Amino acid sequence: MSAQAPVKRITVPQIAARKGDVPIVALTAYTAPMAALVDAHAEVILVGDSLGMVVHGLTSTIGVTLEMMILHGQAVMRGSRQAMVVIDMPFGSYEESPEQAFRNAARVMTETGCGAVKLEGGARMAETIRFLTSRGIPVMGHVGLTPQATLTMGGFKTQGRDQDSWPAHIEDARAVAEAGAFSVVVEGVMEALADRITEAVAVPTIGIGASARCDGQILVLDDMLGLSGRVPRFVKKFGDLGPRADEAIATYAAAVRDRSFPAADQTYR
Ligand SMILES: Nc1nc(=O)c2c([nH]1)NC[C@@H]1CN(c3ccc(C(=O)N[C@@H](CCC(=O)O)C(=O)O)cc3)CN21
Ligand SMILES: CC(C)C(=O)C(=O)O
Ligand SMILES: [Mg+2]
Repeated sequence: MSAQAPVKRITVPQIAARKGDVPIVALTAYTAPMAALVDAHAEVILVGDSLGMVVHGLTSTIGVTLEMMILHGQAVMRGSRQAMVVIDMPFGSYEESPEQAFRNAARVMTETGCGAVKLEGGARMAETIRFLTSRGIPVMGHVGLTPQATLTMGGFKTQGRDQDSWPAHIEDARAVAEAGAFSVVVEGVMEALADRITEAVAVPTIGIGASARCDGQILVLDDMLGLSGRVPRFVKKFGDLGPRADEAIATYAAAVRDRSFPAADQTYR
């Protein structure tokens, strides 16, 4: 026996079984220390391709590479021990064919040891999701506002404002679930559409800008901590770390300039 008993991570069937149950708590993390903070409270940690915007300063998620996702995925795996780690497939790494998706998703799985991958798209991605899940790669779906389609959509636009679009959105979620996804992120949709989607699919829905009646919720960690600049309306700032960090950095700068830092405690004598 090891001194510390190994903690088993939350499994795909455990998440899938949470339909209509206690809501699934999910957050993003991109680094080991942030993953450790989230791991204490969440069932799912998503290494989102939002890291391109949040960490790397891109204006969309289009420029994110597989190498970036793997590097951050490895860090998040090292920093966590009980949560399921899900890694976003970046733009261009899975849309071409089921074979391309499998090859790249297998790299993500083998090089990080994560629990699942997530990819954007509804009915058009169903064949690929079936190809992956039937070959041992757990897939989380992502419908509604799909940020990798920002250029074709003309920006980050809330979906389902027009009720005529609802059947297509509901069909997208249903197709993803029926293709074998163990859960599906529902992003940036009208609340009533999110409720219809949650009722229509047999797997848990994880909402972001969706509805409190989804089977779980996710936010970008930096956003809810108050570390991001402008945030979408669906973000609630549960913390206000940005101003506190600014204050700490300003205090450090002043202490350097007036030579009060380093003091006796921080010098070797
Ligand atoms: N920091 C961060 N947080 C996120 O939630 C996030 C990212 N980055 N990057 C990837 C995508 C992009 N996302 C976004 C970005 C902007 C809006 C936004 O500005 N939405 C408008 C909606 C306008 C409308 O109603 O059509 C808003 O005002 O909230 C939404 C989602 C969500 N994801
Ligand atoms: C916002 C979540 C769902 C995401 O896909 C990301 O962080 O990239
Ligand atoms: Mg994403």
